[in-house]
Amino acid sequence: MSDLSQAVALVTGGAQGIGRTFVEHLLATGAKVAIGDLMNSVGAKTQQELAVKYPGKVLFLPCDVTNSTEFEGAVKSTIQKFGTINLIINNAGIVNESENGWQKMVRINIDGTVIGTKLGFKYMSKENGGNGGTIVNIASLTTFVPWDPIPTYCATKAFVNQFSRSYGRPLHYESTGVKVIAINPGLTDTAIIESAAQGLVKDCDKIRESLTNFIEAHPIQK
Ligand SMILES: NC(=O)C1=CN([C@@H]2O[C@H](COP(=O)(O)OP(=O)(O)OC[C@H]3O[C@@H](n4cnc5c(N)ncnc54)[C@H](O)[C@@H]3O)[C@@H](O)[C@H]2O)C=CC1
Ligand SMILES: CCCCC/C=C\C=C\C(=O)C/C=C\C/C=C\CCCC(=O)O
Repeated sequence: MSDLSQAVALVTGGAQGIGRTFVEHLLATGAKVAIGDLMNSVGAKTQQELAVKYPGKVLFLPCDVTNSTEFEGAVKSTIQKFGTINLIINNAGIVNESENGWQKMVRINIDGTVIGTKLGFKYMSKENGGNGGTIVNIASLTTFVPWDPIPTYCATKAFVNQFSRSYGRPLHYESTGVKVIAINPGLTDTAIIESAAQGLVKDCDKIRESLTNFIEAHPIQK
């Protein structure tokens, strides 16, 4: 989609952090944006704040991306409110390497992205009567750079990257008009960093030192 002012987007995990930044940029170009997020109070507050500047153009839809029914409900509500959908940003993601948290992380980072991508084809593909569109999946620099404190997270992001690149091949685009791309951001100062610190594979000073050194060498993007 080259003219973002015509975009009707659903951004998962858009209540805060990188997702909220996507939402704000899209609104600033004239797009209409739905935010799909499971944090009800943060999502509602974000909608309220953004609606002051962009009345009628931003909608909060409570939704857990690992729940196909809820996620599909959010896509349908986006279409109902704005008339169509032509951009889905699968951004919702967490870091949790703990013994009782890593499977949840795999479900959100991997299943959530697969569900969102398949819904994108279902509702935007020309083969299904749609007008085509774009699916943007948020991976991470850790797709390419192995990082010792969060190995399972790195692998989920490598999945997201390769999954998106494979769906991005001409076979899919030519028949559907739906473009799939991955973005691999570097370390960014959001709530995910603090939340990650609780569930590292090894909670040792060496890892914290490695993070500190890394941040010093690569200034965090705001
Ligand atoms: N912050 C960083 O350094 C980097 C982050 N990323 C990726 O960017 C994406 C956004 O992360 P941040 O903004 O940094 O984190 P964040 O923690 O600030 O935001 C994540 C958002 O996803 C939502 N979310 C989590 N699980 C969900 C679920 N099951 N259903 C719906 N929404 C859910 C959260 O409620 C939150 O609003 C993630 O996929 C993350 O892996 C990628 C590279 C670097
Ligand atoms: C030790 C706590 C880690 C918490 C980090 C939380 C989330 C990070 C998410 C990312 O996607 C990070 C993205 C880029 C970092 C890439 C490489 C780090 C390599 C560090 C090193 O070489 O030591």
